[in-house]
Amino acid sequence: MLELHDFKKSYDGRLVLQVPDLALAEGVYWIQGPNGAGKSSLLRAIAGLTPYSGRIVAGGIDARCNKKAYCRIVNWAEAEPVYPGFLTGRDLLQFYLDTKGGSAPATAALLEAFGMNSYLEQNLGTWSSGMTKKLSLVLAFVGNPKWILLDEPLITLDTAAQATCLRLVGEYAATGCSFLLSSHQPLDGAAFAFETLLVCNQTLERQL
Ligand SMILES: Nc1ncnc2c1ncn2[C@@H]1O[C@H](COP(=O)(O)OP(=O)(O)OP(=O)(O)O)[C@@H](O)[C@H]1O
Repeated sequence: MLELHDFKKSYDGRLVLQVPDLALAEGVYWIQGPNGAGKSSLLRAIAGLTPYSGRIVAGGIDARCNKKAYCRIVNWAEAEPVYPGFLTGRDLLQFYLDTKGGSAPATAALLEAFGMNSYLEQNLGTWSSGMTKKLSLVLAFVGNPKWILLDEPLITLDTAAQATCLRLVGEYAATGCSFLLSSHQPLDGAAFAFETLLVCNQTLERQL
């Protein structure tokens, strides 16, 4: 379960999004809304990366009270990832494995799925935007997450990688992992059931 209680996200006193009360059961959720509606801000808040008011609880763990445990079960990939160019992909992956845990075979399968082994040892400063995006997705799947937040997961990916991403979401969802996806692109080819959440008038609504 992912719960938001009296959630508000503001910048410089300007309210962007509020969610009075929301409880999301295990599943896949597609957050939709126009540019600037607050989707990324919401995901960043749930990921614990930006301040907010109210309470967020995932898997019974309060995001503020037990941040370390919370961050072990909530993973996140941003829309346009930027990483230190002097690190290799392997360096960053190892850091995530050290902090998030996770099995070597599962990680190897993710790298294989996105076809990343040939350039993992290169400095990230030399990677294309699509290569970097694939790494951000691999990092979001690393460990033992209960919730994976993917902000615009399909942008900059080639069609094969888009299909891989959607396949992985379906496979992980089938094992009990839940997802919040924000995407302006249709989830064409998705072989998993999902519920739509709509950001409208500065609130998040279930679309019935
Ligand atoms: N760091 C920030 N400082 C001030 N305002 C911000 C900041 N980040 C986002 N905003 C504002 O918050 C609002 C929501 O932005 P956000 O990026 O969350 O929208 P979004 O729904 O993800 O948009 P898009 O679909 O274009 O990616 C926008 O008005 C934006 O200008």
